[in-house]
Amino acid sequence: MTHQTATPAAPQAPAGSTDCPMLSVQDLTVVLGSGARSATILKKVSLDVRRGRTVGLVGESGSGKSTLARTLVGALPPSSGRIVFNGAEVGRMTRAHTRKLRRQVQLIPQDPYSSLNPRRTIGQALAEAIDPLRADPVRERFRISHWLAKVSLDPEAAGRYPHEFSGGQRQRIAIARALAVEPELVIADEITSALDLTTQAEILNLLADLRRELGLTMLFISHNLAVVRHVSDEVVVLYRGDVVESGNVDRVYAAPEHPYTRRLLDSVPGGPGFNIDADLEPADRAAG
Ligand SMILES: Nc1ncnc2c1ncn2[C@@H]1O[C@H](COP(=O)(O)OP(=O)(O)OP(=O)(O)O)[C@@H](O)[C@H]1O
Repeated sequence: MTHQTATPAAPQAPAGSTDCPMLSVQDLTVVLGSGARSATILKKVSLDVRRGRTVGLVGESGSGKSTLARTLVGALPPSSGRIVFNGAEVGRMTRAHTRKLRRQVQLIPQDPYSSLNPRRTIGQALAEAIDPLRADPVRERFRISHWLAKVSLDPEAAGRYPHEFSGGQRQRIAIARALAVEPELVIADEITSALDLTTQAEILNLLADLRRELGLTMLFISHNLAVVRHVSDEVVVLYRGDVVESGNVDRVYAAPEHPYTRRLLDSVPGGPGFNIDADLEPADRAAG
């Protein structure tokens, strides 16, 4: 008797999704400043982020990474081009749709300290992320504990204030706060660049675990190609506002096509072969 081998069913696409990317940036140009002092910061930038994937955006300081992040969350207006989220063009949505979008796309900033209100407890910050109207930490205590546990923080952290935490812990709180909104897309902007190497590796490993566990869709921004490689499926290389190379992260890392990408690789601390996780000494890890 022959047995038919069962083929695992393909994961169901969420309602409303098609093969189109969750985020599609098309020929996006951003000009900042006015008159003689205006400058074109992004020049016809195009990139796609598909559901469940992480795209790393890499480029040196001043290449326009934060400008792109700020434009994507609606903090800066595009000068031309389109930003399409789940098939709908940002800027052409109804007010209600735009409000919904503000929650669907969450930005984790480089410096969580500046974005956490020093007079609010972590529990209050998370309660506000979960339900901005009520912002009630008592009502939301189970969900607050849940998200703190997801980033390996004790539930009692909810009653404490931002200044009571280290830089790495604050970054964990910022990640928990972004995830507590249950966004569709997370934009992480240089979230490890202010941290020491050991703490960087811890945060990157945490993000890699959360990506797997929650199936996150993410735009991960960094000037460091080794860091980008650790958490990304694809990479987009930005040079002075231009996309000069993009593709599978391992391909770009192993065989960069553009001289600028090669230069970025050469500037990776520890050299082009450096792997932030594997190359950390066990003693360094224990120190964290
Ligand atoms: N409001 C503004 N008006 C004019 N130019 C600006 C403005 N904001 C940023 N810029 C310029 O835009 C360029 C890109 O800045 P952006 O912060 O996006 O780069 P970045 O790649 O994120 O670098 P970094 O990591 O240092 O922040 C820089 O040359 C910056 O001076």
